[in-house]
Amino acid sequence: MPTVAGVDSSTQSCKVVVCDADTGEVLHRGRAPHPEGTEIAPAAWWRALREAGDGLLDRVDALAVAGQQHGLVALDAAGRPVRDALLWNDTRSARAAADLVDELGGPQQWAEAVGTVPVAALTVAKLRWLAAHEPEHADRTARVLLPHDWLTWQLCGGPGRAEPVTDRGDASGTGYWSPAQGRYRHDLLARAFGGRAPQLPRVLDPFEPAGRTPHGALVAAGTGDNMGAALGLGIGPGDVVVSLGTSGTVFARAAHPAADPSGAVAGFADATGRFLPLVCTLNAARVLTSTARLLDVTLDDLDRLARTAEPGAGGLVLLPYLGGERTPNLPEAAGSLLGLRHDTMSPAHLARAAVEGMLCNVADALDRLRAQHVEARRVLVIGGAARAPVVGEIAAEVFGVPVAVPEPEEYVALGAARQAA
Ligand SMILES: Nc1ncnc2c1ncn2[C@@H]1O[C@H](COP(=O)(O)OP(=O)(O)O)[C@@H](O)[C@H]1O
Ligand SMILES: O=C(CO)[C@@H](O)[C@H](O)COP(=O)(O)O
Repeated sequence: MPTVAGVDSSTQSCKVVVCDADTGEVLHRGRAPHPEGTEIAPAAWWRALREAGDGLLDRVDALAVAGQQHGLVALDAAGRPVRDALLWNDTRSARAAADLVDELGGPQQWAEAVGTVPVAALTVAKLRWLAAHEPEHADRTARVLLPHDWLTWQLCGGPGRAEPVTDRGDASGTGYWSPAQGRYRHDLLARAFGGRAPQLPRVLDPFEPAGRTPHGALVAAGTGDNMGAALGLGIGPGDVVVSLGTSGTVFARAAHPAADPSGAVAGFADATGRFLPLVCTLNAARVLTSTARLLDVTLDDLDRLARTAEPGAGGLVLLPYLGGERTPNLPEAAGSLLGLRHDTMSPAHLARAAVEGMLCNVADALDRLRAQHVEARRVLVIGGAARAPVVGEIAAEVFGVPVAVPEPEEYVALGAARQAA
């Protein structure tokens, strides 16, 4: 029986599924945590991948990695990280992003050039930050990869054994690869990085393999985690996905590249040769975990509490910008709790306000996607926070379109496994 593995190396953890390649049946699931924080040594992702793989990755016939998007993995000439990777949710590059937008003549220019207006999350902004704040690290940077590119390279044997590659889905989140033209914009990279010209991974065609592991397993191109989820769910026209992990993302499949000068919609490519317009917020599942921590309850208790308060939480509103925010672009923002009264100052009202706040933020993102002519006939809610039943219930109230919560599953990892198959 041929077997394939799919890896989701996302912000908080690494998840692995091993499947029967013919039937899709899941034969093994593994998970290992990533360290906390917004800068991480890439070696920690590798350790988590091996742990989650539980020795099985050497025995499958093929595998692929879908990873958190945008993270900057800057490598020296020998292929070693010059510093810890800066993750998508690290907002120190906010000023750098704003400067890049101004320097090119405004958001419209970026939307036309690469489909996405830089914000702190984008790799191009992180490169600018590195050049400005750690020039010695920038000078040593000979190669730039994304998290999934780096893991794919390690699987193929790493420096000296394999050529680093990426795919169009993840490349489209860098800010220096154009989904519309299917090519790198080396000029934008050099502009951001003080004239430096690090090597970039070759962008594979959809379904073009990256190489083989030292054990002989075929390694597929892999992709970004949101592109992986789209593959895993097998979405079609009219489907919009809301993924509630560390990020809250709202995306759909599209035949044409998006170019939103408002900056809300990122005009990404997908892993199949099409496109994946996407809106990303910085505050999703962790709004619930932080609220549960404040209330000193479990996530199951939080779910129960939220159900006992009335819709609207009696006027209690949690504006959930707990990690700053990406959409709207308010990297320095903090959260606010509004509308406290004697009767709403209760654990149940706060629990409900947290779920509603998280979902209303995502509902705004859905509106931004629709404003770019994306049709939403139904919304599929996935990701860690979708495991809370109350989330699906309230989502149906706030999104204003039919909502489906698919069976809780690691759809990103399944998408990677499907690509490998
Ligand atoms: N039953 C649940 N209710 C609410 N949140 C949950 C539940 N189960 C998991 N989560 C949260 O989901 C998050 C992990 O989701 P995941 O999609 O794996 O995130 P990421 O892709 O960013 O690593 C964690 O913050 C976790 O606490
Ligand atoms: O930055 C983005 C999308 O543009 C995020 O969606 C990351 O790709 C991380 O995803 P999660 O780990 O939160 O699922």
